[in-house]
Amino acid sequence: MKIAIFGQAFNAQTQEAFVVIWHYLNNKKDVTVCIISEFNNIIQENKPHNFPDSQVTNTLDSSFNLLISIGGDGTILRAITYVHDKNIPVIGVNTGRLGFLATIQSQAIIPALDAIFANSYKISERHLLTIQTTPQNDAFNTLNFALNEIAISRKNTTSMITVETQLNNEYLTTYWSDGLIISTPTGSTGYSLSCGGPVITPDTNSLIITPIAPHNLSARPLVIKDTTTIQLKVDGREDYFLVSLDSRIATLSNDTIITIKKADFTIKMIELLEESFLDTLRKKLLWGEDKRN
Ligand SMILES: NC(=O)c1ccc[n+]([C@@H]2O[C@H](COP(=O)([O-])OP(=O)(O)OC[C@H]3O[C@@H](n4cnc5c(N)ncnc54)[C@H](O)[C@@H]3O)[C@@H](O)[C@H]2O)c1
Ligand SMILES: Nc1ncnc2c1ncn2[C@@H]1O[C@H](COP(=O)(O)OP(=O)(O)OP(=O)(O)O)[C@@H](O)[C@H]1O
Repeated sequence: MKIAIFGQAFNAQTQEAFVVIWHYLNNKKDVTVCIISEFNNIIQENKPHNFPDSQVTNTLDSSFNLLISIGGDGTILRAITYVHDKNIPVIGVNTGRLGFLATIQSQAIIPALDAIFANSYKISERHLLTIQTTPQNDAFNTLNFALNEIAISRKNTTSMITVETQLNNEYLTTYWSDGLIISTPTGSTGYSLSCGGPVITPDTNSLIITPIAPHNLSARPLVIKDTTTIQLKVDGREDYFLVSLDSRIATLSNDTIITIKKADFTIKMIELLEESFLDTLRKKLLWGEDKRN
């Protein structure tokens, strides 16, 4: 079994989690552990003396059986840029704040690894979005996918932008707002939620179009089929606007036509048998919490 480990920091919690994982995996027979070099560089800068050196890799290929992300949700979003379309199952150990996607708590690492080695887990398949622009933009040559959302937002101005929106070549509306979020089911509990979007379960074949602070009482989040092709054209006082794919941003000019579609690959998130999305909703977002319950 070949396992990759990724992280973005080597603070006390991450180090503690890393050491537990490292010892566990190194005591297993027939397990090769590789640290993604971006993480290894951070470890090397911060590691205490006598810390073992490890096998390092720049990229992942489909020979890997598992990627362990140590951090929070931001770290998972970065970790999946290494996985791309290679179908490597991903699990997140939460040493960050919320950990909605990174569901394994530090104190539960060993039982979680025991469950994985006993093949006692489910795979939650997550759909992603991809973007195309006319004219083409180099920013999207690589890493052209988002697990949470693709968001359009104003840049260098307090002035609103307009986002003309077509669904499968049919005009929907022109939003007057700070921007527009196209969210996957996974992203429905992220930025879209903060802008009034609904939560949808990860196995739903839908996307959500959520305006960011629309200056209009009739602009509401819209749930559409995930096979829809979405076309956007931005206008505003500035000549440029921002587009984000999860945590990555690029600047585009107003003459750009944006096409957003479901990507043709998925990310496989490992879910332990005693976990579920609904459970995470209650635990992490305090779903429906009411003193009377
Ligand atoms: N106002 C907002 O709510 C807002 C604004 C910008 C970005 N975001 C989210 O942050 C993500 C980027 O993460 P980051 O760590 O680089 O930024 P960050 O450090 O600002 O963290 C954003 C927060 O969103 C949470 N989050 C991320 N994805 C989530 C998901 N699928 N479900 C539930 N919570 C989730 C994270 O746990 C974190 O607490 C974006 O994809 C977007 O969804 C949210
Ligand atoms: N580039 C970075 N440099 C230094 N520390 C970082 C960097 N990115 C993340 N971290 C730290 O790593 C930890 C995990 O970060 P991450 O963004 O994954 O999660 P988070 O935002 O803390 O939690 P969550 O996203 O679950 O709310 C945090 O302690 C964060 O401060």
